[in-house]
Amino acid sequence: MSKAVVVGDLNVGKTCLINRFCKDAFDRDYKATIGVDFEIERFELSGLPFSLQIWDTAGQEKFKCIASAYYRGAQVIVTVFDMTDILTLEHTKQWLMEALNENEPNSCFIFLVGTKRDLLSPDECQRTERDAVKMAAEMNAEFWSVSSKTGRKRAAVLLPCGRSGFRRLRPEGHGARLQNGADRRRRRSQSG
Ligand SMILES: Nc1nc2c(ncn2[C@@H]2O[C@H](COP(=O)(O)OP(=O)(O)OP(=O)(O)O)[C@@H](O)[C@H]2O)c(=O)[nH]1
Repeated sequence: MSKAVVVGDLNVGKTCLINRFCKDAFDRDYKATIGVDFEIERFELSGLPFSLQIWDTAGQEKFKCIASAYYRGAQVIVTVFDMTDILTLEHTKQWLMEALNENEPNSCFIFLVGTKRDLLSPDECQRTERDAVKMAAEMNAEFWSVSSKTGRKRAAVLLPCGRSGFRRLRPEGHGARLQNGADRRRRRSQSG
């Protein structure tokens, strides 16, 4: 079983992202995550069963010390920002640093995910993606822009947890590992 932790400011759409991926569902109403929550998603990689434990952490400052206790042992760190709020992009570096502090150097595959793409005009989307690509380069992360509202489970939204990222995790044995090394990161955006 591999572990992914999803971090980022409050209200950026972490829970919705996970729900789209795991349940193919979207909830318009905001319910703050209290501390942490997790889902287990099972799928096949190269014909072999694969399980991913996805930890949804609270963005609220007051829950930070609870949530950060769950960062350890992550193979994947998903840093999330809201594409309609550029400040949340700036904060992703801090979130990443805190998650990396709890893990071995170079042991994690990193994603930067911009959510709420559906709320932006094409021009705004392009501008935000440009900023995000720069940030992803600094973070050594793979970038995706998505909408949990309009995106579809496998086709659009999921993204890190779906194709390119977790294909690099080996389904074999106990505890999958990064297959291609954490240095081969690509930056992408995907319409969702
Ligand atoms: N239009 C649109 N709204 C979204 C999208 N993703 C999330 N939202 C909305 O944004 C709000 C916050 O979403 P959550 O997923 O609960 O945010 P969170 O990051 O888990 O928040 P915390 O638990 O406080 O850390 C909710 O009202 C969602 O419906 C999206 O892709 N598009």
